[in-house]
Amino acid sequence: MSEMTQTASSVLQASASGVMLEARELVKRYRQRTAVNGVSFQVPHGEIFGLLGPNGAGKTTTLEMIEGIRKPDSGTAILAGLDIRHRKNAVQRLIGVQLQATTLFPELTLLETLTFFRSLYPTGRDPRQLLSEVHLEEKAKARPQDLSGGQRQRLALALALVNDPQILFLDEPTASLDPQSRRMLWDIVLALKEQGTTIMLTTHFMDEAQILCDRIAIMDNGEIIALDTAAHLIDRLGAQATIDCKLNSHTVAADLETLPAVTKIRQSAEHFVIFTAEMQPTLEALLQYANQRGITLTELQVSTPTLEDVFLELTGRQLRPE
Ligand SMILES: Nc1ncnc2c1ncn2[C@@H]1O[C@H](COP(=O)(O)OP(=O)(O)OP(=O)(O)O)[C@@H](O)[C@H]1O
Repeated sequence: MSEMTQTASSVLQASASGVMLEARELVKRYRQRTAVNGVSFQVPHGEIFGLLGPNGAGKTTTLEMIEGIRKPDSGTAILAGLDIRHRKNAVQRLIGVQLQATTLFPELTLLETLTFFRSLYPTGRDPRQLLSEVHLEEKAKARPQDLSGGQRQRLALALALVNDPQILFLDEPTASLDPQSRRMLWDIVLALKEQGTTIMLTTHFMDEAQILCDRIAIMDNGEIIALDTAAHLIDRLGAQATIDCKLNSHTVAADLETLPAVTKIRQSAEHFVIFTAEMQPTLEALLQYANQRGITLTELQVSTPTLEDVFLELTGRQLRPE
């Protein structure tokens, strides 16, 4: 069997078995520091899988070991059934990598740039079609250095797609982008998922992880400390919502504890944070309680827990220090 045929059959088997990517006990040390400490997970075909964690957690190092850019001290990664240690070239034809800072040829237009990178692979996507998918068709004749930050990120994404990859890797895809550019990039990523691409990304934005990822591995100090869907990770907190309120008269925390579905009360002066397993009955009872006693709620804020709360609960620290 030729190498091409072997690779194709391995991809077919991986798709059929459902697992497109597997990290097995990956370890990477830099001098005394263990940057990645025994990371394992599996990503099924067609999933968007996210590594979420603070700066220095080991996300990029993990990603680069899986991509074959960095050699693990121990452990390995299997992509579409191929072990990166033995089949690095075959793996690299199957994957697309969006780099954080892509240095390009300043004299080539966008279309020429994509056409050049496309020519490095035996098969791949049509450069014009790619430009249109990343909403850069009007910039076909522009040069990379004339693009905005968001447009550059989208060009980097198009470049990662030239070889029509089975698995796409995005490292902090929306770092330093404005909200509109971030949303545009999210839509493109979700469209790629619709087309069946398996995607692995790193981020330290919890909203990004929550919106894009089917499952999220939370990383801290080189280890995965939780792995699940965003909804399940949040469910584990046991609280569905918090009601943050300020009351204009003396209220006893013990009274608020008797409201339905309340799990915990935190108090500072006249401010109360009520943790509840079911927001609506608690809120209704709180308003009734205030009404009956002639108490005015001078401030009221209801929020549902986020991945930030999950990280805080797991580590005692904020995901993104203020
Ligand atoms: N080439 C290197 N030499 C020495 N230490 C390194 C090297 N690359 C990364 N590290 C260290 O390994 C740890 C993990 O870094 P890594 O870049 O993987 O984290 P990260 O979660 O991707 O963070 P960020 O969000 O800042 O990119 C950090 O402490 C970092 O300083």
